[in-house]
Amino acid sequence: MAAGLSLKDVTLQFGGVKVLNGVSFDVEPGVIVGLVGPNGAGKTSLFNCISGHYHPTSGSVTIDGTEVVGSPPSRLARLGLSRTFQHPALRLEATVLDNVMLGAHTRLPGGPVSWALGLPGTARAEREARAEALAMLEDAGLGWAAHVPADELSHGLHKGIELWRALLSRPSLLLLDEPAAGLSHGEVEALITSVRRIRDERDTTVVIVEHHMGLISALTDRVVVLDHGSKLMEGTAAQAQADPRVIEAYIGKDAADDAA
Ligand SMILES: Nc1ncnc2c1ncn2[C@@H]1O[C@H](COP(=O)(O)OP(=O)(O)OP(=O)(O)O)[C@@H](O)[C@H]1O
Repeated sequence: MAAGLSLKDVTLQFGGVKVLNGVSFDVEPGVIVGLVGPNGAGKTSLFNCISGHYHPTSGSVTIDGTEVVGSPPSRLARLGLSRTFQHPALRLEATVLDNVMLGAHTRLPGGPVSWALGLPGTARAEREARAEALAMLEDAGLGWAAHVPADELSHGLHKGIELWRALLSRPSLLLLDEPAAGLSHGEVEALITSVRRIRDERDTTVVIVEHHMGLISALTDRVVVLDHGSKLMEGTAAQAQADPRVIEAYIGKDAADDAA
């Protein structure tokens, strides 16, 4: 079931530098929310605070009402959170299928070593997860790539592997960090279709960090705009694109005044 996410006054400081400054917003179950803002605004840092990779200096992050600040990523995975990274972290020498299978370890008994050894209690679960991963690849028209080493495939497929891997953990809350970066126009269109299906057919809440405004406009119910670590505004993608504060954050005050 799709999960709800709530952030209250999330602040993150490294030494004397405030990277996030009292960020609050809610994401209702089953919606797609975009997290946008200029380079260095704090989007990935905020994702890291939600996914347990960073520990906020203060503030609260709850998933379905459970406080998760201070929880390691492994506990968050068990609560239904899954994420992708800006730069796909793949085992390039391993096959596409084996890379996708790494997403199963949070929900299966054992892990890659016990699966490989066929230890009791793990072999059947591993076989079922492998069949599910293969079905996902076939559904995407990529059954042919399942047994190909990842390093023989394109950047677009590497981004796809990350997404399927995240899905194999059957998340109720999915964080996507710049999933469209470096994709062709056709690949972005396919990604938009995939994310809609993830929300609708897998009952998953989705939060997306993305600079590709076409994708953000096509996919999101709402966007949250960050600038210099603070929330600038929240609204639809169209409202954000028309908001003078957002235009100024992206192109600078002088240029915004000239454009007005
Ligand atoms: N571990 C860290 N130590 C120190 N500073 C950090 C750390 N992580 C992030 N920052 C700083 O936090 C600020 C926000 O970075 P972040 O990557 O979150 O921005 P972003 O909005 O995701 O940017 P982009 O769109 O370019 O990916 C930057 O100034 C960055 O240098």
